[in-house]
Amino acid sequence: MMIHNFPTAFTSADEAYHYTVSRVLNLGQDRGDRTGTGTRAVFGHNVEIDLSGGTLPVVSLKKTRYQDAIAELIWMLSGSNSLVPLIEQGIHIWTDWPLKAYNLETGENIGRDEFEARVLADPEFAEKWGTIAPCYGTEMRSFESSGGAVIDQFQQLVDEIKSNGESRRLIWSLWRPEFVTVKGGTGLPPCHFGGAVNVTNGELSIKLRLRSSDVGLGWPYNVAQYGYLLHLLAALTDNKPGMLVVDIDDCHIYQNHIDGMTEVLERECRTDPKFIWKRKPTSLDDLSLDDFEVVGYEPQGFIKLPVAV
Ligand SMILES: Nc1nc(=O)c2c([nH]1)NC[C@@H]1CN(c3ccc(C(=O)N[C@@H](CCC(=O)O)C(=O)O)cc3)CN21
Ligand SMILES: O=c1ccn([C@H]2C[C@H](O)[C@@H](COP(=O)(O)O)O2)c(=O)[nH]1
Repeated sequence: MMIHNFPTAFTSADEAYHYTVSRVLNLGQDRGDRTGTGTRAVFGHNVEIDLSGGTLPVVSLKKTRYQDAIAELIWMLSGSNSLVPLIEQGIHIWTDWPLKAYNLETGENIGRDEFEARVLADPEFAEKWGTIAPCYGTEMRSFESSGGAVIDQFQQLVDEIKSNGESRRLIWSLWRPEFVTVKGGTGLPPCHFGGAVNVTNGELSIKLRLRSSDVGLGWPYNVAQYGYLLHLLAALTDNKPGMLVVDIDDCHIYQNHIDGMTEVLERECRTDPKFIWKRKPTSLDDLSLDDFEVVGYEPQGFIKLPVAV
């Protein structure tokens, strides 16, 4: 694969992240947002990261728990919307939104630990409150179409890549027009809401669409997990990894992340670690963190950032 000389094509997640942070800090405009925190944002931001050398795009400029990010995507790809499998793995990144909805609707004011304990202890409680439905899981694996048919869009995507690799219709989409006004249980419609796959000369590339990207927290997770998806789709369809293209609408740094992001810019860009299958998955229903190794990740210091809920 030739790296064409566009300024937005990079060989590592760090270079793409450095460019993104620097562009938003320097060119962004300050504006308000749903959470009341305030952001500095650009509208329309693109990066391409080359994974053809067998790398996983993990930001080292701030230590990133890429295992959690990939576990989160595997959870979504399993078709689940339930917090239970995440909490059981010690991953707490989704709890705040169902908790907020619970406290708002019931008038209670319980904390995260108590909420998670109840979700784990009581299946009925978990089904009613411990869910991020209708987002991600069901839409990926059992999307109810307007005619009532239920479509497993990721299986369909894999089948279509195998049988019709030159297609220009290799699209997945989690978005529904009603999300503009009806926001579902957690009030958060999907941020990574779709994308496209392209296979050219045996190299598989993905273009990921993000309607909204929290550069401090969400961006490194989204890039690492869709880097994994690229390796996964390539493995399932007998192709080689190509480019991860990330196409963002509102790309923002929360005002209370600006110091942390300024520190990121002072650090050095490193090469991405290698992604190595220990056991190639044979189906979407057979995914695990134990299937692969990530070799050569050398993170720089962890930067603690508050999450805007
Ligand atoms: N404001 C906001 N930013 C997001 O990135 C985000 C949301 N909301 N809502 C839904 C999901 C949840 N995601 C999240 C939420 C929290 C972290 C986070 O706090 N990450 C810490 C580590 C926290 C931990 O390990 O428990 C980090 O420093 O990366 C990351 C992604 C991504 N999404
Ligand atoms: O995968 C994700 C999920 C969420 N985010 C961020 C982007 C925004 O900062 C918030 C969502 O708020 P909206 O008002 O719904 O845009 O979460 C992310 O970066 N990646």
